[in-house]
Amino acid sequence: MYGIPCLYQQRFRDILDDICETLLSTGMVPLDPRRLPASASLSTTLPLSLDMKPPTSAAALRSSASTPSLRSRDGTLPPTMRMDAGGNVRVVVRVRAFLPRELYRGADCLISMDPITQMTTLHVPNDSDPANARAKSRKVIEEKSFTFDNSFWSHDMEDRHYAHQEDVYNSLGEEFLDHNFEGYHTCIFAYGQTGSGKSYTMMGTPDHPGLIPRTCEDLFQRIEQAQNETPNISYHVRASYFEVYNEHVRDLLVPVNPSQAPYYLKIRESPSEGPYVKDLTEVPVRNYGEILRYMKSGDASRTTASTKMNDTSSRSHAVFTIMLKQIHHDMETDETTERSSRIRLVDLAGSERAKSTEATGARLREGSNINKSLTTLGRVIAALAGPTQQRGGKRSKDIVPYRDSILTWLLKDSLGGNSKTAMIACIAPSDYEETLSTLRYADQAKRIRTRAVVNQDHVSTAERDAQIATMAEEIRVLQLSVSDSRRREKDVRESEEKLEEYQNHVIAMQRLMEERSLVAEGKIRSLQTENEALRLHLKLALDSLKNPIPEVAVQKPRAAVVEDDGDDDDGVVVGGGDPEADKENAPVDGDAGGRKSKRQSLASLMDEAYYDDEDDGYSSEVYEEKASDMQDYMHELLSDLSMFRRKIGDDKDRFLDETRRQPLGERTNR
Ligand SMILES: Nc1ncnc2c1ncn2[C@@H]1O[C@H](COP(=O)(O)OP(=O)(O)OP(=O)(O)O)[C@@H](O)[C@H]1O
Repeated sequence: MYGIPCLYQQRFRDILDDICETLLSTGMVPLDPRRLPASASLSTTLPLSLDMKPPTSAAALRSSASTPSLRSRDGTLPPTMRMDAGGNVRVVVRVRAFLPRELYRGADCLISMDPITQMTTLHVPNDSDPANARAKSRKVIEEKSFTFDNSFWSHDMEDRHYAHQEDVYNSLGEEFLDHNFEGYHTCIFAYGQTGSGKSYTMMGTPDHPGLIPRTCEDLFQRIEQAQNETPNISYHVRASYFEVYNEHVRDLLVPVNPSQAPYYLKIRESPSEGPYVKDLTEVPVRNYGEILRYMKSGDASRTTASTKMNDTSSRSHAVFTIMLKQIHHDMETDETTERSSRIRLVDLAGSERAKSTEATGARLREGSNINKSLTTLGRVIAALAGPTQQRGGKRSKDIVPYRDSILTWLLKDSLGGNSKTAMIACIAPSDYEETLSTLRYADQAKRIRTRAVVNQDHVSTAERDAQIATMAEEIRVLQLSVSDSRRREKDVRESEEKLEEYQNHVIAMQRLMEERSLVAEGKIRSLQTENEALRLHLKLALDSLKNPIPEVAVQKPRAAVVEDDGDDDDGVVVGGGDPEADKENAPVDGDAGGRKSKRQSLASLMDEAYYDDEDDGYSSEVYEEKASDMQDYMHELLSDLSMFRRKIGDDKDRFLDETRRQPLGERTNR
């Protein structure tokens, strides 16, 4: 189907390019892109300052988008680009070559493409191919034709119209990069059944790089060239790469740690930026080599698995994003123009039938999540492509179910907002059912209109000075808070030292209390012994009072009495007025002194009981009275003793109780 007409079309494009170049170089015609014919190869969103840029590559097919010679070269940013460049989603289709398994089963190619009309036709399969048995069960099975912006014939390499990776880039990628330099957000996503060639188209192989590496290479080539020619524009590029796997977002630029559970990111929505991935890694990149490294490492982290339909099947939707910021400083007016654009390149996971992939377990779950999000994408496309309705005097679309899947929520802006968007529908050559479904999907996407605007900020000298002043103030506040936190850090260190000192002091005190309590325990023990002795003594005394032993008259020779040297051995006299002994028993200070004096009082009471009466007569009243005095006195003594024990016991509890003592010794503030 390719042939002479294609050559005419090419010739027409070349002539048109030449006319445009001539008009521009002479400055004769103020070129309004809206006046150009739709069939022409010029972009409808050409920059208003039309500067030259040499062609970026020797394209086999010339871009059907914008002419390279019309791209910005000296980097002067167009002055009035805040216009709405609303346009339809651009839809292209690409058919791949047979895979070994298809060749093995002797499959027929069911696709044909017309290079003039860009029409893709799906033919009816013949009965012999078992892969199309399901299609045969349909009531109506017929030839279907669809027209797209481009139909890339990548089925037969021998064909002169074979669309190589370079051709796809030149037709689509290059134009979209032009839009990015103009300040538009763009999005290119590849859609299709599993194994239809999406990853090949987007990422490609080392020998045949796809759209993503080619976009990166072209981007840095253009920046390098522009920087050499116009040093008053600075370019800042940042990149991020994430995948949506089983309805979770995973950062592909964060190295995977197999021993840790995967870390998923959350989605937030801001009124100005729309939905975005929170905490996503955005790396600044300075050259092609750097971005290639990030791209490859992210690609290696992607979740892929082998299925019956594809040896390395992507089990996730991967989104590679490049943020381009161009800052132009006009030396004459001292004004700054900032232009930001986002390049979003999406490799969707493939739709799949569980029967064809023969998936089970994890693969089956992945497959159903993939299908679920693609179904939601289909509903979003249907809602966006559907007719607008009149509601409350305002024209509005059906409610678009963006939030029904992570993928559609994240692509909200790209699908129905501020973006120039393209869909690459990838198809296998011999699967009627799946290819028809993809082509219908793509056909519907053609009707979606987006509202792309140039994201440009113009900053006057006064505004910039105000911004600088605000930033200087922010820096001052930050510096203050830094020095404040440093001072607080120092205070914390000092109080930690003090705390440590205090804790050491407490530990020393605790040790002292422990020693004291050991001494107190000893005292308790000796008091208990003394108490027992006194109790015994008292019992004996009371017994002897109640049952007095009749006095036995001891006859002593008088001389002996006179010569008595005061030894107690020969008599039962206790404390018999020995002045030395009395001195020993004299009260001393403190408890010990008190106890000693009480002991003395007890002894003297007992002495009185035994010996008070000089006459030999036995008076029971006196004895009983003295016994009761002694008993009272003993009770008093016992109550003192128990109070003393309680006190000691309390002290012991206080200082030896482990649970109460522990916190003092603990050092938790380190
Ligand atoms: N245009 C092409 N030229 C040569 N080989 C191709 C082309 N397109 C796809 N292939 C080959 O087909 C196979 C499947 O392609 P690819 O992995 O890109 O499919 P996919 O749509 O990304 O699948 P999945 O959705 O399962 O990830 C690969 O071996 C790939 O190299």
